[in-house]
Amino acid sequence: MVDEDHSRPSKNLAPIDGDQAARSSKLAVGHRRLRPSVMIMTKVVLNFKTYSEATGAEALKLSRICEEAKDQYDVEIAVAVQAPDIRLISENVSIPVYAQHVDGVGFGGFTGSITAAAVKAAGATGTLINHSERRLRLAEIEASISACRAAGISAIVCTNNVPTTRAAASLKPDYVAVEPPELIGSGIPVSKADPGIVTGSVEAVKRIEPSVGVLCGAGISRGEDLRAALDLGSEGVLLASGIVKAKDQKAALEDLLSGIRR
Ligand SMILES: O=C(CO)COP(=O)(O)O
Repeated sequence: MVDEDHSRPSKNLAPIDGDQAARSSKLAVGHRRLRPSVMIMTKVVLNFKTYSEATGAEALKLSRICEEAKDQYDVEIAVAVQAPDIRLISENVSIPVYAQHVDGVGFGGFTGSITAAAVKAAGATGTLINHSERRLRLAEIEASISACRAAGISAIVCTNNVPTTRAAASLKPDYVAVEPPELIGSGIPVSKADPGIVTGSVEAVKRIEPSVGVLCGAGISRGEDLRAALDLGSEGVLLASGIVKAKDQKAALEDLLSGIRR
């Protein structure tokens, strides 16, 4: 949860991974981020949470489905998996593997913590931070982002409304992902039920820190939900149950990806 701590992000720590390279090329075209003036590859981040259908061997199976599906579309699909599954998945698929959380601590006496360095060593190229199901205070978010920069992995900071998006953007993560908590797991897509939170977040980020990408999520599952999210100015979506818990995960993913402009 964002509190009133106005901590500043650390400077001079540059993330250097595939995501960052893609983002640099966006910057090279003059910080113009609005579709369709700039071709930005759609980003789909599938959060495996702790669903049984996406844990251990099942997580690998679903990651392989994502890997196969992405080749047919102009899309980057990343999977955000439980920390103990990062190595298994990153060693067996070529798509980006993200952690679901990292703590803003380094090496030392921090028993039970998840460090950016450790998830990177296990093969992760990025992480979610401050998911609604794993909220942090502002100072903790800043520390986590700094740890990601130091380790060279991407940071997607989740937010729950426009003011929180604004606060998160000022910390300059790679992305913010706005997700109204009441729509998470509801099957009611944010892009249709609450379009204002998406456009408001895009506007806020553009004004504060245009280099930060904007994703949205909650209730997204169909191609039309993804298309609506892109039409609202989002660069992609963060989603979970619509794919993870689908009877046929491959068919559900193909339906989702059908929303991408070709
Ligand atoms: O929390 C989410 C992704 O991080 C959204 O979850 P659902 O896609 O299940 O609504």
